[in-house]
Amino acid sequence: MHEKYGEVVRIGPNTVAFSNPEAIPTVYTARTGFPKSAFYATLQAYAPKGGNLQAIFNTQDDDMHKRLKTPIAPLFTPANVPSFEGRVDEVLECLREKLDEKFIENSEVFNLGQWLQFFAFDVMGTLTFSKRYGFLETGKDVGGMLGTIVDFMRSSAPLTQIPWLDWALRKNRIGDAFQRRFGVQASLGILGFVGRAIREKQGTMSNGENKDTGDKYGRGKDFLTRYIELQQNDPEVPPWAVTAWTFSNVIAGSDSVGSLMRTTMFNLLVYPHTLEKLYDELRSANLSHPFPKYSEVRNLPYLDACVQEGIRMHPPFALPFERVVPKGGVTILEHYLPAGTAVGGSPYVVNRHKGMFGEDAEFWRPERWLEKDEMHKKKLEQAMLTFGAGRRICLGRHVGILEIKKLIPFLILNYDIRIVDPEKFELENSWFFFQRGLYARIQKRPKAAGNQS
Ligand code: HEM
Repeated sequence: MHEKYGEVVRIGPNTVAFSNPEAIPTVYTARTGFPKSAFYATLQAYAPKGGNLQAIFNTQDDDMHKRLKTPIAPLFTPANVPSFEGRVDEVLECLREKLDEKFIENSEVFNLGQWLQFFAFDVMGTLTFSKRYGFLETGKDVGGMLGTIVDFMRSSAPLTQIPWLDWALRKNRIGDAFQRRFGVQASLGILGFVGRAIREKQGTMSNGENKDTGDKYGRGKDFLTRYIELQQNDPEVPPWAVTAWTFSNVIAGSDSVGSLMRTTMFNLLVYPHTLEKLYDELRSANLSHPFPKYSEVRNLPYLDACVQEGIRMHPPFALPFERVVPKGGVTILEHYLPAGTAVGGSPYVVNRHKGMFGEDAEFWRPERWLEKDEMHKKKLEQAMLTFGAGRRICLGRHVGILEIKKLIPFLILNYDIRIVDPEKFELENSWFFFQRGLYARIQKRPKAAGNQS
């Protein structure tokens, strides 16, 4: 639509999308006053007693956002994120065991994409609850949780465009009773899971059995322990905040990370010269074996370029991130929009803006991140919308990047991976940008030289 009608396109009765990253600072401001639209209310879970469950990600209310975000923001800073590294290693160990056990000997073709998703979910389970969900152990969607999240996103996607219909169907007692009766409200399954995990943890914490002191294994405390402690130590924080925070981890922080891992692996595999270049960089960096440390890989230039390019190419959330134009209206890209208009950019579109990213913006080319100076790289980073922008930018992005920068070097250094049929890789954008069918074969590489950890 943007190719046909220009950089600002009216895509609904009251909704406008933009394609040029120049509009980002105007729409996604650092201050309050440009709130999220009703799009986000459709992503809130509903309970007949409490009404809509506001989470940091989907609340439209600036004050509520501040109340929810301020207490936990320090957990997500770049300085604090490495405290979660030990837990990621724990899950990498499990992935290694399963890959070696199942797929090496007979060169079996397997769904690497699905295993990356299992990995991302088991990492978030471990970071949040100190427990893997068991996806890697079983090689299956245990308890149907992955399917439930897919259903949640897929059923929400059309409703994000018609918020009143969401209200009529799901956000009232009658609609809710119907959904419960027929088991079609996917968010309930996730809420149920989160509720059980919280009760379990509160139980072990109150009778002194919670072993998650965070130091015995050299690992930081899990998120849930930290959330409960924060809530207990601050009377201003409502008790339901723990559920809201935990729900955000599960919904916002698992599939999204898995999706970026898949994008990066897929493109490395279909552009083998970039894979070779990355392999060379990793080999000459003398990394710890078998799990490189975050401090060793965090600033490797080509790895970083590949991760940024993955973030650019396939944003896991891919509809315009809608905001409501405040009183007085606003002008973006020379178009005046009156107050009350919903306006947003889709990261898929904005991240491919040729003026910003180059004529070959449709293609995978990590080199674009390295060809000019640091300032230019920063400018490109700020021109992407994958994590959103401004005051509502993704809180967990440093956690996600840590996971990705741990996983990719581990896979590439330890395995020779071949994609089987790139044509089988399929995409479906239902608000969440799903991928299916990354089939591969792997072999173990001869043991890489490096530091044994
Ligand atoms: C690495 C992959 C990830 C991607 C691509 C991603 C993407 C996003 C996007 C697009 C937004 C909101 C933008 C908007 O609506 O304007 C967001 C917000 C958020 N994300 Fe992430 N996310 C990722 C990982 C995570 C992780 C690992 C966590 C938690 C552990 C997390 C927690 C959150 C939270 C709490 C918010 C709400 C922030 C706010 O409104 O202030 N995300 N994320």
